[in-house]
Amino acid sequence: MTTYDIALIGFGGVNRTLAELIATRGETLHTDLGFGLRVVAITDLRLGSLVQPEGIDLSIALKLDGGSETFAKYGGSTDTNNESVIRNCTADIICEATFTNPDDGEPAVSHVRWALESGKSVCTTNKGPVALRGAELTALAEQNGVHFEFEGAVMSGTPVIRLAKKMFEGLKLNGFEGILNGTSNYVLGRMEAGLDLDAAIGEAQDLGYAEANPAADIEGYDVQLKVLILANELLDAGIELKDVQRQGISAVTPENIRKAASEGRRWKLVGAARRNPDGSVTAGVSPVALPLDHGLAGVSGATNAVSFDTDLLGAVTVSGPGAGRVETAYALLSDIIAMHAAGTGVVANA
Ligand SMILES: NC(=O)C1=CN([C@@H]2O[C@H](COP(=O)(O)OP(=O)(O)OC[C@H]3O[C@@H](n4cnc5c(N)ncnc54)[C@H](O)[C@@H]3O)[C@@H](O)[C@H]2O)C=CC1
Ligand SMILES: N[C@@H](CC=O)C(=O)O
Repeated sequence: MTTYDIALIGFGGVNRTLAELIATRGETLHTDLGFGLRVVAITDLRLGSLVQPEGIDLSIALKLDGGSETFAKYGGSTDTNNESVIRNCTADIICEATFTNPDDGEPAVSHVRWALESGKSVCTTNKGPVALRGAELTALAEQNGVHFEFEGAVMSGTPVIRLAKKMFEGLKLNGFEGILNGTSNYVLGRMEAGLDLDAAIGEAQDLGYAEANPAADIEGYDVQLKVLILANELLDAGIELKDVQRQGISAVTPENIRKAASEGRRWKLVGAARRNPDGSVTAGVSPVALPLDHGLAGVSGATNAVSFDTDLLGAVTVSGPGAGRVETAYALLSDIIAMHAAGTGVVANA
């Protein structure tokens, strides 16, 4: 039986849910996918680190919820020891799901780099490393003969990046526009239903949609990173964060929302990029009061959608969950499935 040993860096909503999936569906995964998964290391700011090459008992790890107990009680450490754990543990694959840092991507960029340098494949849902250091880290993975996969960085588990790369071959992409943040879309919907901004954000936090600092969602930083990822990965734009104009939804008032509704419009936070006639790419994120018959106006809750403008097919739209613990844990699983299918670069235990 092929078993991939994995390390979970960050043990919050997403990686904890991946551990739950492994704990509850391990056998099915093996039957359905042809490989098993075994967690051999976990690190988290609140819990410290635990490394057990023979496999961690996930029922114990999942009981730790950030209270006073740490991994030290189970033979681990109160420190994360991230560099040492990532470089030296026996994992084949590092699942990076720590906080997204929209400024410089750290420390997640270093986590990914340490893993790739030490010959381990990486899957991540963290937007920082992908948006801000994507090209460099992809090259490092290639140099080391391992994988760097990041489907969950855009639209959580909904396939977008791999789907477009694999299925749009032969098409020319002129641009895209989409709703790329579950939290802000959920919040706008709840404000339309009469909630105030803070109460709506609180609900999005409880549902596991929001970033650790929800200002990243509300002020458009999260969509800025996602637009940058899609523009560089799919349009080959070669742009940087400063090239993506950013405006969030914090200035959209209940009065704006009521007025838009009375005019047959609905506020949405729209991220977009477009190729110009000279080949350059213009990209940005801003709130827009869309007419109700616009394709994105009916996208509600934490659902996201992105519409690609192609030369031969016209608009091709992908829609699905844009946030959520289970949905995003699935993204990591889909990355591991892609690595397994590609074959090279992940050396599993027999
Ligand atoms: N929750 C969602 O719907 C989605 C989340 N993401 C991204 O996935 C990542 C994880 O998201 P969640 O699990 O929801 O976040 P979370 O806030 O629930 O968990 C993050 C965990 O990482 C830990 N952590 C932070 N810095 C660390 C460090 N240096 N070393 C070790 N542990 C560290 C924290 O203690 C926390 O437990 C974030 O980057 C987020 O932007 C991406 C798509 C969707
Ligand atoms: N906070 C993000 C999570 C996914 O990237 C969102 O709400 O979309």
